[in-house]
Amino acid sequence: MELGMENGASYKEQEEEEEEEEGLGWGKSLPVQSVQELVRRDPSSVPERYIRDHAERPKDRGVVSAITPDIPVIDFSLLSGGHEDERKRLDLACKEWGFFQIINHGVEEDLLCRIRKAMGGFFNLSYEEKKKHAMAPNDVHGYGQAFVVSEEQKLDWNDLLYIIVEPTEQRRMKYWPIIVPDFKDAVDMYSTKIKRIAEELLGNISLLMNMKRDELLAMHGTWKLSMRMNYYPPCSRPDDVLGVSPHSDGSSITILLQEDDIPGLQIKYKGEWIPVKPIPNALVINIGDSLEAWSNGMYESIEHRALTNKDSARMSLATFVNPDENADIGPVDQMIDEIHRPRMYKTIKHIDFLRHFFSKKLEGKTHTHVLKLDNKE
Ligand SMILES: O=C(O)CCC(=O)C(=O)O
Ligand SMILES: [Fe+2]
Repeated sequence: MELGMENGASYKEQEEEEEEEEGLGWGKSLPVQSVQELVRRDPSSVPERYIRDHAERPKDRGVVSAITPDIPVIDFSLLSGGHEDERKRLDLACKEWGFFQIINHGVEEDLLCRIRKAMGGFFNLSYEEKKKHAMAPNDVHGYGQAFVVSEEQKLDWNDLLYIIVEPTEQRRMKYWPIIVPDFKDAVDMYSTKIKRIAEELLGNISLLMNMKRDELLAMHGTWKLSMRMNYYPPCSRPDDVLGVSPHSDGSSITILLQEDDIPGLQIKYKGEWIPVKPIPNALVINIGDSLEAWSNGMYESIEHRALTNKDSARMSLATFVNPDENADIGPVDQMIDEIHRPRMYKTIKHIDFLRHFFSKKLEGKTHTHVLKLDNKE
């Protein structure tokens, strides 16, 4: 009998089983070194694996920003006050842009400061301490990098912490750096506010999709709020690397908090990369792939990427509103019109989409092909 065998299973197998249970079941990412550590050891080093092929390198640096159009700004207090004009502006923002900023959203400046401080507190911990929250080999939860699926692919100039925040019973506290003062309270308070914002936005979008206010939210089932905390160290060759590869989000909507004074986020607009210029204390909202499928392509998820810079680290916090794993993702009847807007997407379980999403490197919108009807995948 094999040493360590108990009830027919070796310790190793038992361990793997436990890990299996612990994982989200969405996929996994190959472990790669921390970029923050790399820069700490040698600020001038940029290994070959981070240097992008020419076509992918950030161009257009130094473009006179005044000539690039700004993404729309929605006044959240008007929207939640039921102003019809603001809802129409939301419709346009979702249709034409897929990205917009919201102001007067009710998340106090003090709370934004606290959540930023909590994130900074985590990334400023020693590497040893951060590694206590490292992603398990079978998971995309935790501290590390996501979407690394081969030894050959180019890597993002980014370290991240990915946690599930809601429903609370699905939290895996081993990934939460409770040692950071205020981390848990700040995340709890911030996510409570974000939930309210998400409900209001989805309520309005539901009306715009000719459904009842609460229908779109109900289609999510038990939604999962997850947070991706991004840390982009300064880079000595910012023109040759990417902080995050071009991608669209798998969520229904994403609520992003970026830095007030360090730009980095860009979206693809009419074939060009344009910057999302930070508005102090505003939140950036973008449409994700699930809403694109539900709306039968009326509201498209938009490709975006993040750049780095020479002088300062940048952080961002993306909160993803995810449908339940068992939710059906596919066009609602109200968005199908056999003449003007025939059905363009299949209906698939969200978990099947998620597993597909996490099995590939981030590469624009290629992962969304699996949602499309005319695709053979
Ligand atoms: O850092 C940013 O501005 C973008 C991050 C992002 O797109 C993501 O985490 O999905
Ligand atoms: Fe994103």
